[in-house]
Amino acid sequence: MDEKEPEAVLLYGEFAAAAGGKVRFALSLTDTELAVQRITAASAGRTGTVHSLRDCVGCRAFRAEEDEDPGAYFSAYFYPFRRRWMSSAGGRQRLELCFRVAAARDSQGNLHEAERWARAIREGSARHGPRRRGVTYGEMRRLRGLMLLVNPHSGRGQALSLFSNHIQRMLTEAGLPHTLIVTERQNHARELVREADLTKWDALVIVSGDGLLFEVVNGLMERDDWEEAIQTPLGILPGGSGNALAASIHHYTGSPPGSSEELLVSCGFLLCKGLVSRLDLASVSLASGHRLFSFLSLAWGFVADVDIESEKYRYVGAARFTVGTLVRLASLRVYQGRLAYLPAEESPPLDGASPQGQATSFCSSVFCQLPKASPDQGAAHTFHNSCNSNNATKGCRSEDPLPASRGPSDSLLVPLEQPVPSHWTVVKEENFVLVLAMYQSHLAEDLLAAPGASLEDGVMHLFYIKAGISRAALLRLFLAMEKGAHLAAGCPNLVYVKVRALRLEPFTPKGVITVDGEVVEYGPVQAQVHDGLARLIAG
Ligand SMILES: Nc1ncnc2c1ncn2[C@@H]1O[C@H](COP(=O)(O)OP(=O)(O)OP(=O)(O)O)[C@@H](O)[C@H]1O
Repeated sequence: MDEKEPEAVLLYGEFAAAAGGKVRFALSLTDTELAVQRITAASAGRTGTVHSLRDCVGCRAFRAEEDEDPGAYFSAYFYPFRRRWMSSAGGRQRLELCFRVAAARDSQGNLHEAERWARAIREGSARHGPRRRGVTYGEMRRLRGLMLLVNPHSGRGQALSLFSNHIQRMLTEAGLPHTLIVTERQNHARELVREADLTKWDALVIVSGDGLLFEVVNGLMERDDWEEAIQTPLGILPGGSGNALAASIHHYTGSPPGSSEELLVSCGFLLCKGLVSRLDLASVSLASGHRLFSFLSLAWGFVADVDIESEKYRYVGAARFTVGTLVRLASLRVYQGRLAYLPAEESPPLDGASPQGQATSFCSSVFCQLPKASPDQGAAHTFHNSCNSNNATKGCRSEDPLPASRGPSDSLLVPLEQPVPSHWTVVKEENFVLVLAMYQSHLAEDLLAAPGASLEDGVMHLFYIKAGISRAALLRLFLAMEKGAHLAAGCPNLVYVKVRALRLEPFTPKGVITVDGEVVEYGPVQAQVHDGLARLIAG
């Protein structure tokens, strides 16, 4: 019978518990675990616990508070996943293990030993993160600190208190210095990251909903040095009402969905572990010639209308989409337009040329290092931004146009005035209930719209629902979406296809199109995916 080889013990020591004086513990540190056994008189009956270094965010050593006490301490901070009682759901819960080192007579000797343990635990926890098989990670550098951007009005207006109640202490435990910037108005974050000296920051982290990240991504893409700037690791701590990207990265870790607070702690944990993945972006071109960059979704019809109409229910938090869905179902309507796409399996660059970008490393910036080029990085093209004076959007200030966005060339697209290339698929139906392109798994915290999506799969997951679906069938689809089961529901009106590019031409003169949940100029729109263009801190 094969038995697992016991791991080599790197450090062994016997220490008193910091709280509780006389109780002593034997600690064994291996490459992956910290085993803690209580030492009792009958040593045969020792009881112990084992803590995985995967769950550890940090460890620090410190002196005793009283000058005359020669003892020193080390505290290790774990966030293991705990299931709720009688449920598969749950979340990460904090566990601090603190031990007193007092073997030496002098305080310096004890502090030295405490530091040796703290360093070894820290190094072990840095080696073991929530990595998924088949994903290439970089590591966030920890030299300069994080820029944390908070939208105080996002969600139920509690982003700041959510941060201070659930995240601030965790960042300190992980030894991550940070600067908190509270946004004062829409596009404040966009302006800040456009002008920021990015060499001063290890990552840009938003504490908000997806809307603030949309600002940050587009601010980075408006810079002259966009190619390097967009490789700045981005982090997301959910404080909004939709929190679709946060829910997606939590889902990718394989953890079951939990409450909003549990999602926040999960994302805080991922941030502390600092593993950086590539993130697909889509460039979205509008009829005015404006172009913007999107990390999540493009929606028209039912979903876009619900997103915008449910703004008025944001005081109920994530439930606003359920309320909005029920309200819109009552006045279900048909949206007329033309949809065309380039299926994922058929995507030669239009000009036949290879991408013009040089073979850059995964992160050519100062932030992190990883192999492999990003295939779509071409020459910088100048486009207009998505604001114009006739078209105030949720994401733009119409009175003060933003600079043009730059970015890679859209090698799969032809100008909107021209017909789509002949190898594209043009959808026969022209009456829809919704059109939705997703690049990540979740549309909202509890809507697993694209179960097959991942951070960097290089495709857009296109869904459309043809007109003719009953209210009851549509409601059933949305209920099934909670568990990602809508595709298996056998609904003949629902079509799902993986695409690299798409074009949508609404026929009706008025309507709503959203990109990452933000309203954009209404009219013909097209998009193409750019594989792994951005970097995201995720497990
Ligand atoms: N200080 C601010 N005052 C007003 N609006 C802001 C401010 N900071 C950011 N915004 C804008 O508020 C909008 C909503 O922000 P965000 O998406 O972060 O929160 P949310 O809508 O609650 O979350 P979600 O998108 O997950 O539903 C975005 O368009 C963002 O640009």
